Amino acid sequence: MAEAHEVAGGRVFNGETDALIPVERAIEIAVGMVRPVAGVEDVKLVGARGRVLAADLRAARPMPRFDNSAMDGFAVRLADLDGHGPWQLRVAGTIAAGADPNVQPAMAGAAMRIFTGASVPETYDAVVMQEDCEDRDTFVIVRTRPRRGGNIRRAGEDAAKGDVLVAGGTRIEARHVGLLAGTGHTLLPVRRAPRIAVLSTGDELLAGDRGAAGIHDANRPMLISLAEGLGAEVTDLGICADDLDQTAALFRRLVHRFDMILTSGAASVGGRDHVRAALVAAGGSILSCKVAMKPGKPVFFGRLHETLVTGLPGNPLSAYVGFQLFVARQIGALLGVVPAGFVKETAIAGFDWQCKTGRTEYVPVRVVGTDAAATPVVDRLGHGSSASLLPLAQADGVAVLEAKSVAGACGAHLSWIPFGWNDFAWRMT
Ligand SMILES: Nc1nc2c(c(=O)[nH]1)N[C@H]1C(S)=C(S)[C@@H](COP(=O)(O)OP(=O)(O)OC[C@H]3O[C@@H](n4cnc5c(N)ncnc54)[C@H](O)[C@@H]3O)O[C@H]1N2
Ligand code: MOO
Repeated sequence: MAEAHEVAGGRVFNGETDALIPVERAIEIAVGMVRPVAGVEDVKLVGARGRVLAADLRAARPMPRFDNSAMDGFAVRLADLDGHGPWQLRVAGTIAAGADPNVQPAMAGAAMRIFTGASVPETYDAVVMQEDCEDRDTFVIVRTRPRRGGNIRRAGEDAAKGDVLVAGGTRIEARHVGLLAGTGHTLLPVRRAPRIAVLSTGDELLAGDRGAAGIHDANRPMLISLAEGLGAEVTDLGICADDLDQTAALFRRLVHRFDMILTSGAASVGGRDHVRAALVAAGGSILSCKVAMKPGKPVFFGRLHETLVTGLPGNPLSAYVGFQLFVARQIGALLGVVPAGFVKETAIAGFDWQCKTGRTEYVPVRVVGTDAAATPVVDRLGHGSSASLLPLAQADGVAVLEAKSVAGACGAHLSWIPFGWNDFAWRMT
């Protein structure tokens, strides 16, 4: 039932190891466990943002459909522009956007007033933008000879009929919605949303703000928000007491119901940290635990039959970082999207640091200025506690202090992951 994997060194029991494994290796393990969800469903285009396309979507027609004008101006025939200009041409009529491309006249010696997007009859060779003409109402003076095809958007120049417009596996964004709406798609085949259950553990959370030692549950709403932001269908499992039997019984009830169970808390070594033992007691297994990172060291990756079980540490900053590094990728892999890595950028440290721990450190930072080359200068926030989300909430991003870097001084270059307009998933390539 339990599965082991090849981690060098460390005590291996029931598939677990006491060795700290590097972040990159932990990502490989976490993502390597995932089988993409099989189901496909059709969803309306409006509302499809965030879903992952299950098949290539192709152009049903050439794009654009017909030759059309890129400018407001006059459609002309080069044969009418002999010798040296300027040329005076009669204006025979107007072609507006929406006019039937098949019935537009072409008259020798005459131009047509034309508007942007209107079809260009094939006997016209170019459109001259109106700023380059003198518009005299019934006739027009064209000052310079246009090149053949000038200001004409040709049928099929963007895509031929049958070309792939958006490839299967693409996460749909507003820009895809616009393209697909403009090409007549109304329903999209998308992968079924992964079903993810989110559970908090801890007697102190059950107490809420009642009693002197109770605390509010910060992780569950945060993890639900993160998972929903990545397109998961989330079930809120509430809070489980720090009790091995109760936790194991809960796991047994969850068998075969979800693609992933995401827990936070009770992942470490304390006398009440029962989640791993409860998972094994319920028939699950642990593939890996303990990653060389700070915060987030006690994160574990397991399975309950076909369901992934990822256990994040209870400290809220640890849970957040663990989600971004591992769970976001696992959800991506459930959806058939495997990101290669985070887009790290370079910043100048506004602080000294030491990495004595041998762990890669993730530090909330704020931009405090830029250097002469416009590289951001970042300062660390907070005092290094993984129990507080306040620095993260006030941060512009997270600095990554590599385990091997040992120490760094104010003014040194470092890597950081800037937040975008939301932090649902750190930008990944
Ligand atoms: N002797 C050791 N102690 C600890 C170690 C260790 O290696 N040896 N690791 C430390 C690290 S690192 C972390 S991270 C924490 C992780 O502990 P657990 O995952 O077992 O989490 P808990 O003990 O249940 O809780 C830790 C902390 O977080 C608070 N918490 C838990 N859940 C929530 C929640 N949903 N919302 C808000 N706050 C939560 C909890 O009250 C504790 O304060 O272990 C260290 N200890
Ligand atoms: O590694 Mo723990 O996640 O620092 O607090």
